[in-house]
Formats: sequence, C-alpha cells, structure tokens
Amino acid sequence: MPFSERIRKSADPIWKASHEHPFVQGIGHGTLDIESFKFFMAQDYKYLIEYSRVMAMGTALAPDLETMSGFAEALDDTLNMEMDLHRSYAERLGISREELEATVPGPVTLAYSSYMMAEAQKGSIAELIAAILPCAWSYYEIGLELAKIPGATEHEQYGEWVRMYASDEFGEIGYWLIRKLDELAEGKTEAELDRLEEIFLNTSRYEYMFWDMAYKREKWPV
Ligand SMILES: Cc1ncc(C[n+]2csc(CCO)c2C)c(N)n1
Repeated sequence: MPFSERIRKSADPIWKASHEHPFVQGIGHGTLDIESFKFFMAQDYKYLIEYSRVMAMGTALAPDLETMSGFAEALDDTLNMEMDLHRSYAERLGISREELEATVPGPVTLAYSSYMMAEAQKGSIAELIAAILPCAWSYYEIGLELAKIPGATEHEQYGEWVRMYASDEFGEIGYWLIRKLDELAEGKTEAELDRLEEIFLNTSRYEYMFWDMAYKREKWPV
C-alpha cells in the first residue's frame, strides 16, 4: 500500500468530520453566514502567507531540480492564484486590501501556521511535505464533494470558491505532493514513517480546527 494511502486511511475520521462540518456544508449549500465566510477569508489570507513561506523553504531544501521547480510552481499558484481569489472576494465583500493584510491571526491560525513552520525547519523535505499535504489534498477533496451539490458551483457568493478548489489545477498540486511523499517514504524505517504519519494527522486536525474557528469567528480570549 502506498504510504499516502496508509495516512489517508488513518486520518479518515478527522477528514470526515471536516467534510461534515457546518462551515463546509454551508459553503456547499449556500447557507453559510457571510460574516463567518469573511472572517475565514481574512484568517486564511494570513495563513496562506505563512504557507507560502513553508513552500519557499521546500524550494530551498529540495534535493533535485524537479522537486525545486514543483515547489516553486505551487508557491506561485498560492501567491498569485489562490490569494487572488481572497483579494477579489475581499473587494466584493467590502474588506480593503489594507484591512486584509492587517488581519490579526487568531489562535488557531497562529498555532497551525507555527506548527507547519516548526516541522519544515527540522530540515527534512518529507516532514515538510507531511505537514502541508492535508492542506492541498483535503481542499481538493472538499472542492470535488461540494461541486456535486446541485447549484454549488453556480452559487452567487460561494460558487467561485467551490470552482477554484475543485479545479484540476489545484488537484495537480495535491497529487504532485502525494507522489513526492510516496517516493520519499520508500526506504524509510517504520519509526520514521510513524513520525510522518503523526505530522500528517496533526495538520489534518488543524484543518478541522480552522473550519471550526471560522464558523465560530473565534478570537483571542483577552
Ligand atoms: C487553512 C487552509 N488549508 C488549506 C487551504 C488550501 N490550500 C492552501 S495552499 C494550497 C495548495 C496550492 O496553493 C491549497 C489547496 C487553505 N486555503 N487554507
């Protein structure tokens, strides 16, 4: 069994909880409170800045040109395609560019992005990929699931979001990371694989927490 299949299986209960979360279902059915969506997009914008730094580290740590170029491409897609979605939604929803950039990261956003960065700084490309993979892979799965709901891709507010994450272009980034991790997993000891699985499970949990904090518009308690 490829390593990606093993970790996807063990993360299944967490991923199911994310798919069923009222925030995710609310996007698909067009019923999500727009204030929660605005909150999410602003927090996500800050998250994506940190995610981009991790991908830049992946570019620097890459052992060969093919891997380097894959990371550089994914980095470009995040900064210039995915974050464009956030910038255009923000404009439409009345959030200025300054406001977007000045968003204070909430507790989950900060914890999630700091954890990814900490794993990336340990220096192994496999750990870095294990940390960022749930992000790219789970959004594609969610995008595809939501796109099956009648009317979801055409919804006035959330249709564009669903179309972007269900797109082949986003799928490709996820599949590329999966292939890389499977290649890197070959020849690793069971203890090393367990460690990669633990990282993958942790960022899968953070993905769930991110949906939940956006739904509740969670702020710092003091
Ligand atoms: C919390 C959070 N998790 C995942 C994504 C989705 N995402 C982030 S980077 C990337 C890969 C290509 O750029 C994808 C699909 C997000 N936006 N926010």
